[in-house]
Amino acid sequence: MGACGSVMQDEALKEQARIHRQIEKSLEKKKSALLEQSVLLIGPGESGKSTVLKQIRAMCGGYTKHELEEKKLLILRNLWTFSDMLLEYVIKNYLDMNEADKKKYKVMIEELKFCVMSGGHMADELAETVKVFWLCAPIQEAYEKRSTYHLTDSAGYFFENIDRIKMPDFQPTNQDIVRIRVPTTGVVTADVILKNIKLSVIDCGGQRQERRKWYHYFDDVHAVLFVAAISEYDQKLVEDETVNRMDEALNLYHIVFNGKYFTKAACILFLNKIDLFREKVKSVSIKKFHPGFEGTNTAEDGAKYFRRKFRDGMHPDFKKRLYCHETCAISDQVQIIINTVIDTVVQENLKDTGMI
Ligand SMILES: Nc1nc2c(ncn2[C@@H]2O[C@H](COP(=O)(O)OP(=O)(O)OP(=O)(O)O)[C@@H](O)[C@H]2O)c(=O)[nH]1
Ligand SMILES: [Mg+2]
Repeated sequence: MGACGSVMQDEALKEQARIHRQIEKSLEKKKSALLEQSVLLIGPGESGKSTVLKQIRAMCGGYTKHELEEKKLLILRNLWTFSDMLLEYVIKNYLDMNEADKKKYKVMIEELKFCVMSGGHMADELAETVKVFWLCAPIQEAYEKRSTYHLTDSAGYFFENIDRIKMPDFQPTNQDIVRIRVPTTGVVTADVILKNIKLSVIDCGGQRQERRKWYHYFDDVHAVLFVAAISEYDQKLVEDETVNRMDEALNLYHIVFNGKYFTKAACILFLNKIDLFREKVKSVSIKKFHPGFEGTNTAEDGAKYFRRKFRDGMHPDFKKRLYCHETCAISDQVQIIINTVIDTVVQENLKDTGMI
């Protein structure tokens, strides 16, 4: 081959290398674009959506000092509102509490409110009164009945941790934070980096009046995580005392997933509060609230039944695409499941783009 031929070959090789570099570059670009993933959290009120988001935050390094101060105040606020609800139940239902105690505890509730309003901490004396209040028989009886007036299950946790919470240098742990109950109004978006992925988590309020806002996010999310509380099979909705919470979760789920939405997004179902479910089946009949249930009243049979209820009537293609997990969102163990879910979401979306 002459000099001219070899120059041409050099040129061709250079051109080939240039094209290769360009392809590599565009693939890199595509990959990094794919690593931006959005996850929509939906489901009925109080099912545990914000708790899942808190666990994702914990996996990404936790909270700033300022945020921790806010959490401290929310814990005090929870103690104030839970005390108020408990005492109100005692009074309304004529449980056995003498007038002097009622008066004393009303003052205690005012003092808790003042603590919240002034951003302060609980004095020792106040903390002692709260402890006595919590342990007295009528309050314990009211706590037993908590699901009838929508007192959250986490209430007991904060009363039991008063000695720690009252300390001036109290720093909320992740376990404290996941127990806080604040109903979400509107939509809260958190942008985090997890497993090298830019994750945008969209946490929606779950009560009926909040759901109108969900639809704005239906078109362009990579994944949708539906959270249903499996333990609430015997409870009524806060917003409609005639509707069973599990029936509401099932209806909502079928409406959301059997329609025209989420044809491409990864779909995940969390049957959450499995810890409370395991406890509840020991004393509360599933059949009484869900007459179609024919198994034995165990967590195993119950979970199998509700899993099937979520799948029944769904399109076969959807059933194949659905990932279902039984979860306890207040346990750090759920972080392992969240990791798996994120891997699934990324894989599903890479599949869709033909990259794997
Ligand atoms: N025991 C137990 N409690 C849980 C679990 N998941 C959430 N909780 C508690 O349930 C309460 C409600 O949880 P949230 O995460 O606020 O519920 P949500 O779905 O965001 O509710 P909305 O914002 O009203 O739609 C909180 O007090 C949590 O601590 C769980 O798996 N087990
Ligand atoms: Mg919420």
